[in-house]
Amino acid sequence: MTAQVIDGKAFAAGLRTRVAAGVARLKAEHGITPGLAVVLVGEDPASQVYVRNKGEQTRAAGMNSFEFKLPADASEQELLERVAALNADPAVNGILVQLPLPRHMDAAKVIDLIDPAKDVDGFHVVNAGKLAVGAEGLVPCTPLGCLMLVKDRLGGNLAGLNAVVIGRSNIVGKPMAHLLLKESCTVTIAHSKTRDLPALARSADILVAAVGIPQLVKGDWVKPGATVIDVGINRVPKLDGSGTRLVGDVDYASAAEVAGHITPVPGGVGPMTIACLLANCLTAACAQAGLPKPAL
Ligand SMILES: NC(=O)C1=CN([C@@H]2O[C@H](COP(=O)(O)OP(=O)(O)OC[C@H]3O[C@@H](n4cnc5c(N)ncnc54)[C@H](OP(=O)(O)O)[C@@H]3O)[C@@H](O)[C@H]2O)C=CC1
Ligand SMILES: Nc1nc(=O)c2c([nH]1)NC[C@@H]1CN(c3ccc(C(=O)N[C@@H](CCC(=O)O)C(=O)O)cc3)C=[N+]21
Ligand SMILES: [Mg+2]
Repeated sequence: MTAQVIDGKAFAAGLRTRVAAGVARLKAEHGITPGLAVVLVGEDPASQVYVRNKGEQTRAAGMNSFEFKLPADASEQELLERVAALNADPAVNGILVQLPLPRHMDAAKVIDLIDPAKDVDGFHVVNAGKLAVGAEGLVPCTPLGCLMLVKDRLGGNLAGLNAVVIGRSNIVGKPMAHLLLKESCTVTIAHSKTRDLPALARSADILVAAVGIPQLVKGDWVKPGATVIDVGINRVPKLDGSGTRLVGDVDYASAAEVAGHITPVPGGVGPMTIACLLANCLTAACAQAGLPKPAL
């Protein structure tokens, strides 16, 4: 068996088109242009690429993009003041503080200060809590994008399927598990202390890998026909020693021989994260204006 590839890049392009149409309607009918502010602390080159891609795609969707760069040695207080200013700015509907932050800053403290209504990453405890109790809130972009891909592929109804999420971070694993639980999957969350992870993974109809270990998940961890979602973004040296390439947390070649559907890296979950960020920014702008949630 050879898995069908889930083309996240194409799905994301479609989603961005729908977001752009929603933005155009919000402008025409209410005179509102959504604004997304991205704050980057330090000079991490990979982060700079994300910030540039986000800025370009934000403008392409018809939204305003505001970028703020603070030096790596900026004080936590400077960052908190920047966030407070963005909270107070009515032209800013969404705020993203790029993670990870330098070690001398407390990410939880910074996220806690972001107005939950502008928290387009969905990382604030208010939004995490809303997701946990099933209330409407802003949902973290990466898991939201993963769920869209799975539902598109499996026809919408996931009830009763076994889902295994490898990774329990607050930004991917935990919210992913909550979203799958809301779809009535039987959800298991695995992590570094999980015993016999290959056997557990083999029980999954939906297997989500969000670990940060290159090619951890092998083909013989995959149930035949399963849907495999690879969240991992790992930069590894090329085999011939010339530069680096991106690989996921799944060993794509062996997993694709067993899975029914699989996301590639790059071109899978990553582009969906940015498209969902834009969707969340439109959703946030509508909510802040007292308008209903846009259908996307
Ligand atoms: N495509 C995208 O848009 C995004 C991609 N990513 C990528 O996704 C991956 C995960 O990111 P993130 O959630 O932030 O990572 P974290 O490092 O925060 O979490 C990793 C999780 O994996 C678990 N883990 C570590 N080693 C093992 C192991 N050997 N077996 C099972 N579980 C293990 C950890 O367990 P424990 O809790 O016990 O330590 C932890 O829960 C990374 O590759 C990251 O780059 C992240 C965000 C967005
Ligand atoms: N506050 C915050 N929110 C985030 O959402 C956040 C963050 N911090 N810190 C870093 C991680 C990582 N992340 C990615 C987003 C898009 C791609 C992406 O577009 N990847 C493409 C191309 C990658 C490439 O070629 O470089 C792909 O996988 O096809 C990857 C990774 C968001 N993150
Ligand atoms: Mg990584």
